[in-house]
Amino acid sequence: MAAAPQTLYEKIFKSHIVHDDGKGNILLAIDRHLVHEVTSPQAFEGLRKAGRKVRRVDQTLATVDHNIPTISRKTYKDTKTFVEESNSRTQCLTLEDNVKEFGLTFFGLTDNRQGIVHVIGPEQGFTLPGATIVCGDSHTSTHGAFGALAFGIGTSEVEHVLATQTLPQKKAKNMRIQVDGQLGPGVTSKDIVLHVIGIIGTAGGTGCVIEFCGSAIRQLSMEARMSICNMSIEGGARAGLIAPDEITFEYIKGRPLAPKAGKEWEDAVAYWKTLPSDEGAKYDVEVKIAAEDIPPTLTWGTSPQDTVAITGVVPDPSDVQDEKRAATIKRSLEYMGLTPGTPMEQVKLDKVFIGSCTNSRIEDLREAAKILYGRKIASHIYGMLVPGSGLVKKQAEAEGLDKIFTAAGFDWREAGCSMCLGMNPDQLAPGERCASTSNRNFEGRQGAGGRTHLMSPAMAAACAITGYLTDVRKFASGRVGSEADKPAFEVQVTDSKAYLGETPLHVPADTPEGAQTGQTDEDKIRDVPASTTSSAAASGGTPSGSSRKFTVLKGIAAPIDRENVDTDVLIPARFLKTVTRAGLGKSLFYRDRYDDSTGKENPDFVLNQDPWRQARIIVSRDNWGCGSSREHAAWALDDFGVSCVIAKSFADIHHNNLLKNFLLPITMSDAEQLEACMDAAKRGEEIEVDLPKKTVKLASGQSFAFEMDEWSQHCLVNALDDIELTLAKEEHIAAYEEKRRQTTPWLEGPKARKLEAKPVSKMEAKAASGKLDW
Ligand SMILES: CC(C)[C@H](C(=O)O)[C@@H](O)C(=O)O
Ligand code: SF4
Repeated sequence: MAAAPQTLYEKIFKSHIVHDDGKGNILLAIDRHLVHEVTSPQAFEGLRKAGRKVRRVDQTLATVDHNIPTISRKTYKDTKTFVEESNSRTQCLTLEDNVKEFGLTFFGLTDNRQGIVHVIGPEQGFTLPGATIVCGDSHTSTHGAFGALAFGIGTSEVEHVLATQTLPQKKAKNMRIQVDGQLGPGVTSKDIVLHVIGIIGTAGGTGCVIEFCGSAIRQLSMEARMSICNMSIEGGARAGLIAPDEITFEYIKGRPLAPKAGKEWEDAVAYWKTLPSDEGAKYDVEVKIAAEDIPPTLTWGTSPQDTVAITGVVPDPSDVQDEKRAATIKRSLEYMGLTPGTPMEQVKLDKVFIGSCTNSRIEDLREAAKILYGRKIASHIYGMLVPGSGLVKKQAEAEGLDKIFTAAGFDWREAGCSMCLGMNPDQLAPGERCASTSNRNFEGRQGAGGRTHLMSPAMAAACAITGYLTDVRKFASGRVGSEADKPAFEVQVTDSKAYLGETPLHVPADTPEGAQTGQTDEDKIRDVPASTTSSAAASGGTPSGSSRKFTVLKGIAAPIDRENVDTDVLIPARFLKTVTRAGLGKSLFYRDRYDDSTGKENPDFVLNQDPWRQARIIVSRDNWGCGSSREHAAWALDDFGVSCVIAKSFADIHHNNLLKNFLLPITMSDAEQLEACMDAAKRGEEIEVDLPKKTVKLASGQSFAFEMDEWSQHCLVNALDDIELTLAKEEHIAAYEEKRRQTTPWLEGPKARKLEAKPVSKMEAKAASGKLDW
């Protein structure tokens, strides 16, 4: 019998199964792990405490991106003096120490290859089709543009991958979004993805991996495809995927970590060509969109699904039937300082930010440069242009783009996450309004009280010129008002590979013994502790052990009567600058609980009122915990005293993070039951949750059954440490690794493949010679 047709996702998933217990609990092999300073300190600390090593140093790549200032590095001496803010500095220094201790490849601040994790992976050829790629970062979905299964994880999972190079997973559903036809003028891949999220909503992809296909997608460059997959997380999906094709292969060829020219390359391409979904493969959800229907699109509100055509107006909540939705719109408009009915093009801006892992690659910069060429930005606008990596910067400068930006009045910065999230010095002031090429417009995302409109780089450039939200089509032809005679600008396009240096990644000289690749010899395999018993110490700081056993919980439930409570709201980015898990309870719902300028409590917020100050349970609505992968949100709930969240639905990564911390997420999809819980919470009553019986009991005597898979229930009830459980499967992991060495050898890291290492920049040469402190 012929094998059933498979989707691209199914093929990658299946080929990475290390162990399957037959009940849907899969141990999945991870080929690539990207690490950054914010979500890794606690993971390394866990390894250290448990005396564990990084299993596959060669498949791990670290950099600093979120916390670092993007000012000139000309005077950089060391991280200690360069990063002024003390908590950010500690995180950056902690990563520098950790990469040294564990022997990881690291692109630090003196390295041209440093940049946003999701820019540098593809740039180096670290990201490859058919691979599984993870990072403690929700936008890992970006790498799906290569036909890789790439998804964000929390810090506990980062620790798990570092220790085992695997992750326990359940299979996701298949969703297909097909975009056919020709894009109109001024419409880019960013407009496609904003339009898609506007249609499916931020919970539309929950539980799914989205495959983007159709003629409009096939025509896109790799950069454009990355912008789409990047934002699939904003559509709630676990990952986004685009089938690899000639455009993909051409992009990868010759990059430092790409398969070597010759047989390895040919074998890899032959394998990659088997990956696209088979004819007749089944999808659980399908969406079809005509490219012609996509206008230049931007957001008006505080959720990425709040999209509107640039020719549209600010929506009016009174036009909306659904009361809850109307209330959400009203709240967003208040936050955004917008009046219903106002034409979008009449909204005045203060700042323009072009950058972030969505749109900071060379093509994005070229698109912005085409609009900005020979023009000046409005006098009231501050414009910030932040390349995604040192190599993107170098290429942009070689192409003369930096001159166009600075002549127009933009600030040309160094690589980093910058104003995408309020974590480093680049932030909006309260009330400031920004046209931004980033991916999240949550409340306070770019700085407390800041207002964000998401859009494409070309539209952001047009906005900078007029100082208002602006239809890019007015500029796309190079003609606008009295500027009709402006010469059109032709970018002198260069090949990005010319900037990579001739050599592959350097690997640290003194890799700790035994932490390196190729653990084929039996002694090493036996060295790994294979006990299945759980102990708090063994988890190295992961909150496990008998004290965390979750059985019956009775306590006050607090109503958070909103949908889409994102993790930026649960804990703003500035509180993520910590290297421990402790003490985050005071930052939970910070902006709701306190007046940011005075630090005074807001008496109107439910968690500041009695009896809800003592809440042990939270009741909320759809899509709880969407957005960022920050496990800090789970730690903050835990530290505040909340052990259970009852919601209509959960975002995938946060759901996992709750479980890893022995907090119970209860999905209550039945509208009446959820309403009864919400009402009980509003009355300040206690709710009883019985996990072994899987029931929720209200003071009224009503009792509801909830669903939870057996394995998660078992782990919570017994407070199991899953790293230890996985290490017990060492034989399976080793066998998988051996198979991979035979079948897809290009997935081994540079050292294992004996790729030689040389520095690519002067600064790096200095670093390699030991003159810098890393
Ligand atoms: C810091 C990190 C956990 C976070 C994420 O997961 O996305 C960040 O990159 C963000 O964009 O909010
Ligand atoms: S979304 Fe922003 S903060 Fe998160 S990785 Fe991308 S650039 Fe960095």
